[in-house]
Amino acid sequence: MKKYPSASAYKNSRQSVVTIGTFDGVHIGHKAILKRLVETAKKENLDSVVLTFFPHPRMVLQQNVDIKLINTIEERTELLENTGLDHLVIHPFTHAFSRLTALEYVRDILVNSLKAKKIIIGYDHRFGRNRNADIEDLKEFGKTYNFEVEEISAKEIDDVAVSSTKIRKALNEGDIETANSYLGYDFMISGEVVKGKAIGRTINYPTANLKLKEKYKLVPKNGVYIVESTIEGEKKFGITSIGTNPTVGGTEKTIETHFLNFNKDLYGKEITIAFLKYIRDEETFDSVEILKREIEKDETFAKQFLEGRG
Ligand SMILES: Cc1cc2nc3c(=O)[nH]c(=O)nc-3n(C[C@H](O)[C@H](O)[C@H](O)COP(=O)(O)O)c2cc1C
Ligand SMILES: Nc1ncnc2c1ncn2[C@@H]1O[C@H](COP(=O)(O)OP(=O)(O)O)[C@@H](O)[C@H]1O
Repeated sequence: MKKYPSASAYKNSRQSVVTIGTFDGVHIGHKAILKRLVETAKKENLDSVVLTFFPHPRMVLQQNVDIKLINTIEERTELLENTGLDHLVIHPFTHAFSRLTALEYVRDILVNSLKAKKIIIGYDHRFGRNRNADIEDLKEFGKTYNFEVEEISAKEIDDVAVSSTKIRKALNEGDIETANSYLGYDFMISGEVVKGKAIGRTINYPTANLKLKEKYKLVPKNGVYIVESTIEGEKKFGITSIGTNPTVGGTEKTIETHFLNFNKDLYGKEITIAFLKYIRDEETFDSVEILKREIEKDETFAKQFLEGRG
């Protein structure tokens, strides 16, 4: 897959089949469309192109709303690459871009830059300044500019019944199982292991504290989770606490993981944790002793869950 930082950076003499979207999560619904894109390209001897945008339109147009995304742009790129497409165009979504008229967008971006011969798009897709053009307008433009529009019907979309919004909601409620079933993979978070207050080791539960690279990355609801990670090539399981650690008088939100059957220094390492299951809410315990006993219970619960999974 080739990657381009804007539509104007795309250089290719071959004609293409294009699909357009923000694709946050690259969930099972997105994957069905991307599969169709890749298959159509093969069948019709075209190059497959995904046009996606970054930052997310809502990060630019509604700056007062603190939108969180399921994937960082790095994760989105990797997930899209795994679908086997030929070209990924990550176009900067700016105010100027949002002001392009439907005609300018279709002519300059889709036709002249991306050489679209075919566009595969959802029935409810809207585009151009104030999103005032729809799929019927796109079909009309197709007559002028000689491209075909393949519509993904409401039924096809409803049958999958998945959306990035539903996944964000599930994660905000700690409903990992629902989120993962919609995503088709385990929701994950990556970051560097940084120093905390060094209290963990004093209760025999050292925790690797993750520092997120991107502040727009969605973090699931505060609470305790079972996670999986790969550390130095080895699969490890852990129990992760997300929250402010009120029991030890914390105020800052942290994401910390105690890995089971593990005892090595992780400071400065980049790790990824994939969420498997929610255990419980974060609580304020009366003492660190009680907290320790509760973490022991979390550990027992996690081990039983993982054994049950085989
Ligand atoms: C599995 C697990 C569950 C936890 N649950 C809670 C909790 O319910 N309430 C709380 O205040 N802290 C909780 N903690 C966080 C501890 O307070 C924290 O790990 C400890 O303060 C160590 O912090 P440090 O990494 O800065 O040394 C939990 C930690 C783990 C590993
Ligand atoms: N089983 C383990 N799980 C997580 N971290 C571990 C484990 N064993 C050792 N460590 C190391 O201990 C560090 C955490 O110790 P901790 O006392 O909680 O200090 P801190 O407050 O700096 O996180 C981790 O960053 C890692 O380097």
